[in-house]
Amino acid sequence: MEKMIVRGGNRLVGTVKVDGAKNAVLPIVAATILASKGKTILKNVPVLSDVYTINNVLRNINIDVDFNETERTIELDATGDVSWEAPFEYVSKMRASIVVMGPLLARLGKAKVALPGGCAIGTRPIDLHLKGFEAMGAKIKIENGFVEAYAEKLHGARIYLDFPSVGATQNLMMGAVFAEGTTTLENAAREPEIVDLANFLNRMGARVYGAGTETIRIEGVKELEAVTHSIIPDRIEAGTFMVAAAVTNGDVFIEDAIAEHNKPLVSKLKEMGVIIKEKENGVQVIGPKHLKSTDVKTMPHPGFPTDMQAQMTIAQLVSQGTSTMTETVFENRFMHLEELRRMNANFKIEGQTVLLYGNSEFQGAEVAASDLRAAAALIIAGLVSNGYTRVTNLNHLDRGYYEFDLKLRKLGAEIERVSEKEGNTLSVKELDALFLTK
Ligand SMILES: CC(=O)N[C@H]1[C@@H](OP(=O)(O)OP(=O)(O)OC[C@H]2O[C@@H](n3ccc(=O)[nH]c3=O)[C@H](O)[C@@H]2O)O[C@H](CO)[C@@H](O)[C@@H]1O
Ligand SMILES: C=C(OP(=O)(O)O)C(=O)O
Repeated sequence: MEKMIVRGGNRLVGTVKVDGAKNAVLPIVAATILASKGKTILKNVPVLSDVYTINNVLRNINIDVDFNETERTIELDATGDVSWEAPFEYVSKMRASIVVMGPLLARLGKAKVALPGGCAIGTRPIDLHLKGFEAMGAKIKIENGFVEAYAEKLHGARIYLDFPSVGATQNLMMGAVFAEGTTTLENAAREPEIVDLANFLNRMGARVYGAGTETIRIEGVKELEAVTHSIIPDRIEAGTFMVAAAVTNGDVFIEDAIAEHNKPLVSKLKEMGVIIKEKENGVQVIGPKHLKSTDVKTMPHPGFPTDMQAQMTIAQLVSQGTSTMTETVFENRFMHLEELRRMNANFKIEGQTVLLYGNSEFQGAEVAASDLRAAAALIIAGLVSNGYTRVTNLNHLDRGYYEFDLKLRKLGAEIERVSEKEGNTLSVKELDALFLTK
């Protein structure tokens, strides 16, 4: 089994470059379904397992996809006969596959997509996506684990989202591009990835107005053409390195990080005593000797992102004093904390809120990641632990972080990705020798 083994204690110092945003590239790849003319070229694409998954979803519906990992580009050709079905095999691997529904329905007048189901962080229903399609005139059928949507021609509608769901906003925005008339999405999600998708669609010839605000208006057009587009930097990867620098008393320049996209995190880290300098091409983060405690609540953008919650709890646990973390976006996103108990973390979960008793002195242990941010958080905990921490279930990490170990190692962390056979784990002596030779 592959494990990330971390020997804690080192300060992180140097420069790290963030990749393109996972949560931007996935809906943008799905949006290329809408281009019935020309070849799309996407640049600054991160090399992540989720990107391979969405590429396979598109290949499966007869779109040519050429991912050049060295160049970080994807070339997509959707000019052929696109088919209407996204199978369970892919959707079960990655819930974001549901965003092919809007573009398929818009282009073909029908779509059949496997229902995603829940995952380790929550139940993740898609009722808001479906209610929106219905408001635009689609007939929805749920059968044998699939959702089917039919509409000869979608029409514009005024849609109020009960919650500013990222996926529903993206799906409905794409669904509305060819609709008759104007669609208005109220209480829409405002994440930077929504803006990137809207910019991409507009470059293709769509008329999407107001992305980044809570009201998005989409005027239907007849046709969209393939274009070239560069994906925005990953604010969650950037944020993860910000926390890693903060907890290790580090001094790290995070190249390509956009401070504007990470405002709530930057503000909280400053409150904890971290020095953050916004530069033209990135953000410098200098961690103090001792972090101060702080209270955090996750919210839809521009609130504190749930995708930074797990990492932030590590900073709170090592800070001086008691902090709270309240998770309001997903109902079950504290799984990493139970693993952290094995590393000597001291906390108490009370419903949606966890009390994090600071001054934790983490001890290295073997811990399992339950989702991709939990994986990153456990590795960050390893950076400030005594002894060796082994993090397993790295398939989660690979969904959202490319070469995380190499990037951390370049900053001075002692971290190795190794394959340990069941019942044959490396002894401390063997680990000492392994880390010594690096
Ligand atoms: C690929 C991608 O971009 N993933 C992000 C996206 O996920 P995703 O798009 O799945 O997240 P949503 O914003 O849709 O979900 C937020 C909340 O709304 C609920 N909900 C959502 C849709 C719906 O129809 N009904 C409903 O009740 C969900 O169960 C959840 O509790 O936004 C999340 C919230 O910022 C992030 O954590 C994910 O990293
Ligand atoms: C929850 C996440 O992603 P997804 O919605 O793809 O599961 C995430 O990126 O932290």
